[in-house]
This record gives sequence, structure tokens and C-alpha cells, in this order.
Amino acid sequence: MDAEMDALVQTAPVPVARRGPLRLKLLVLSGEQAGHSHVLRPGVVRLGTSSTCDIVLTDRVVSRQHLQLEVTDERVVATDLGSRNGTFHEGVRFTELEVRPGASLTLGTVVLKVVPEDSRERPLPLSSRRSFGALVGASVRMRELFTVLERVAAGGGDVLVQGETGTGKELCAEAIHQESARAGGPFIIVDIAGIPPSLMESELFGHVKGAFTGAQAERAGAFERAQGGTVFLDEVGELPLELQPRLLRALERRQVKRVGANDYRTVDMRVVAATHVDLEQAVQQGRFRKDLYHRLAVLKVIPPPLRERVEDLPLLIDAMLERLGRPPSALSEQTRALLAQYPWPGNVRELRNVVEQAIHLGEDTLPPMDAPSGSLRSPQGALDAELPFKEAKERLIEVFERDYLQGLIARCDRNISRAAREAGIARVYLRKLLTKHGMMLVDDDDARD
Ligand SMILES: Nc1ncnc2c1ncn2[C@@H]1O[C@H](COP(=O)(O)OP(=O)(O)OP(=O)(O)O)[C@@H](O)[C@H]1O
Repeated sequence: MDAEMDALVQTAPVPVARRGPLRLKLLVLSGEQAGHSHVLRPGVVRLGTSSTCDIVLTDRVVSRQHLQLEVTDERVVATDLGSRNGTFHEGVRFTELEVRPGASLTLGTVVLKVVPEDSRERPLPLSSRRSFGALVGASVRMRELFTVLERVAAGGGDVLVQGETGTGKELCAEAIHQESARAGGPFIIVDIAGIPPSLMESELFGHVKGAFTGAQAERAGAFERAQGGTVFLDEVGELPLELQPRLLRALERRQVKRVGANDYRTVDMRVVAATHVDLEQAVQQGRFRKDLYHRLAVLKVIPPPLRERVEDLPLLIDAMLERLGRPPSALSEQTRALLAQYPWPGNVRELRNVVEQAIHLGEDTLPPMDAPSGSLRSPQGALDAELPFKEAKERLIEVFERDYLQGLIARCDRNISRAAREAGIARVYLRKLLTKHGMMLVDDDDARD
């Protein structure tokens, strides 16, 4: 894989866990300095348009002294220096925040990403789109995805889309097809998990008349039917081991043989495969061929889970309402606030179901979503038994704090005094916790207390 494509596949979040001194760098993803990167040395690093800053950003929306990063071996703390347009993390304006590897910070319209210094990730310019095909999103994670999709679609190679259920893998595949030179050709969907094993080979490769009982006529398989277009292999991890060499041959030589036939036929098609399981793990467990995995994973696209881009919720909800022929006001602010704190294990599909239920049956039919539910982002989910005890404990507490605070501030209508009373903690301690998690909204307490 060349360096360009190597950079393309690095869209997964960087794990929080770390050992040894923290060494990070800052990638500039948008704005006039897009493409630059800066290593963060221990000490104080100032960012702004002033020439006295350590990192000078020339965009008009950035203040002269905009943001300060306090870098130590253990952590990086970002402090907004009273900038005019503010600094944001995951769509929330903050004054002070501990910055984790993988985090994106937005200064006005400039997006910066913090990654480990040894990361091979290079600044990937952010797409300016707010949608790609039927995919909707304006978060940094989605704009990164759109950049990858734009390049991948134009490139013409086979693609692996790997992501959790409901994150839009099929929409990615469709968009890749629609934005490619093959858009005029067919888009053939094969749901591998839904085909009985006995019919799988014929479904993919076709059969000749009389090849098996019931094969009354000759039939072209999915690869042949996709001639000039794209085949979408959904849940490719479910492909039986004995058929995997045949898929590999189709990918490598563009040749398929119908069941019962003697000769191979050459096909002109592109394959986009999707999986919600970790195929690398399937390889280790002997359920998926290593050579096939490597062939498929040359170009990998990773749609992010919804919980990592909650700032897209309003946009997604409005797009869903529009499709239902309803205005944005069809869903109350109160319900929107509740939806914003839910971690969405079923991702956008689950969101769509909830929005449809609210519209068709009424918002009062929605299940309670205000408590940090054990099934959603459970402590077990945050538990990494391979971490040192102290780090594992800290991580668990962080997840709990974040979930608890999200529920609390929504329940108390963002009124800090009320929230402190309900939680039974001092206002000043609550403020500190909110700041730590980047939830402090500027002036929200004084205006409402
Ligand atoms: N970014 C998005 N913008 C708008 N709608 C989306 C987005 N992502 C997913 N959806 C919607 O969510 C639903 C599920 O999408 P899709 O079938 O593409 O997900 P998937 O990852 O292929 O799911 P699965 O793994 O279950 O097959 C669809 O209704 C789709 O329209």
C-alpha cells in the first residue's frame, strides 16, 4: 500500500490507553494551513494569528491569542484564551479541556487533530461536504470519511467498509458506486448472511442448466450481473471458507466460473465488501483466509459510530424529519436533548427508528433514554483488562462521569445550581467536572442560575 492510501485508512479513533510519556503532534486538517503538522513538546504552546504565537494560524476567524496547550509528559490541557469565536470539542465550546489522543479541536473554522507523534496518520484535508450520497454529517469524523470516500470512489479499486451495525456501510458502498466512473452500470447487492449456504455459490458465480436439482435454466451470478458496475458484498465475513478462494480469484483475476461450467468468464466489475466484525480477528480464529483479507483490506473505509460524532445528531434528525415530510419543529427540544445523551449502540439505524416512532406514535411513547444505561455504554465496555490497574480504573471512572454528567445536565435543563443540588455535590466541583469533560457551555450557568 502506498503512503497516500496508508493515510486514507487511518480513520479509526486512536486508543486512549497509553504507557510511558505522552508524545503527541497536532495535525491541521482545514483552513489555510491545512496539511501542516506540529510536534507538541513539553511546555506551553500558544496558537493564534499573532506572530508571537508558537503555532501561527493565519485564518481570519482565529483570534490573535486563541488557544494555549499546556503539554506535560502525562497530559495536554487546552485553554481558550478568551478568543472571539471560541474553541470547540465535539461541537461543544469549552474554556479548559484535557485533550486526548485522537481528539479534534475547532478554532473558528480551523480543525486541528491531536494524534500520537509516531502515528503514521497525515493531515487529511477535510471535505467541505455535509453529505455524500445519502450519508449525512458535518462532524470532523464524517468530513474525514467523505474525503476518503471521494478519493476511493474516483480510484476504482476494490474497497472494504468496516464498521458497527447501522453506521451506514451500505450507504457508503452505494455512494462509492454513484460517485465512480461506473455510476452508469448496475449496483448489485448480495447479502451474504441472508443466503442459504447451499445457494451461495450459485448466487455469487451463477450456474449452468442442470448443475443441480432445480437449476432448470442457466443463470448469471452476482459478479456477472454487475458487469460494468459494482457488487456490494454485505457481511463478507460470513462467506463459507470453501468459497473464499473463489472470491479471491474473482478479485485477483476478474474471472468467475458458473456452477457446473468448465470455463471461466472474465467480468468487469468492482467489489465493495462490508463487515461489522473484525476480519483480522476472524483470520486469527481461522474463519477467514488471510490472503483474502489482505486483498480486500487494501482500501479500507471506516464509518464512525454515532456516539463518536454526536454533534451530527441535529443534522441527522432534521434530514430524517424532512424525509418524513415534517419540519424540524416536529420533534421537541426536550426530546432532542434526551436523544443527545444516548450512546446509540445501533447507530443511525436506531436513531431513524426512534425518530420514526416519535413522529408516528408520539414522543411520549419513546422508552426512557435519560439514564446512563448499563446496556449502552456499560462499565464493562470501558473495561480493558490489559491496562494497568490504575489506568483501567481511571478510564472506567471517566466513562461513568461523562455518562452521569450528560444525564444530569439534560435533566436539569443545563442549570448548574440545580444540577449540583440534584447530584449532591458542590457547584464548584460540578463546574470542574463539566470543564474536564468539555461540557462547560460559556455563560450557561450565570444566565440561568
Ligand atoms: N450518515 C448517515 N446519514 C443518513 N442516514 C444514515 C447514515 N448512516 C446510516 N444511515 C441510515 O441508517 C440506516 C442503516 O444504514 P446502512 O444499512 O447503510 O447501515 P449498515 O452499516 O450497512 O448496517 P448493517 O451493518 O446492519 O448492515 C439506513 O436507514 C440509512 O439510511
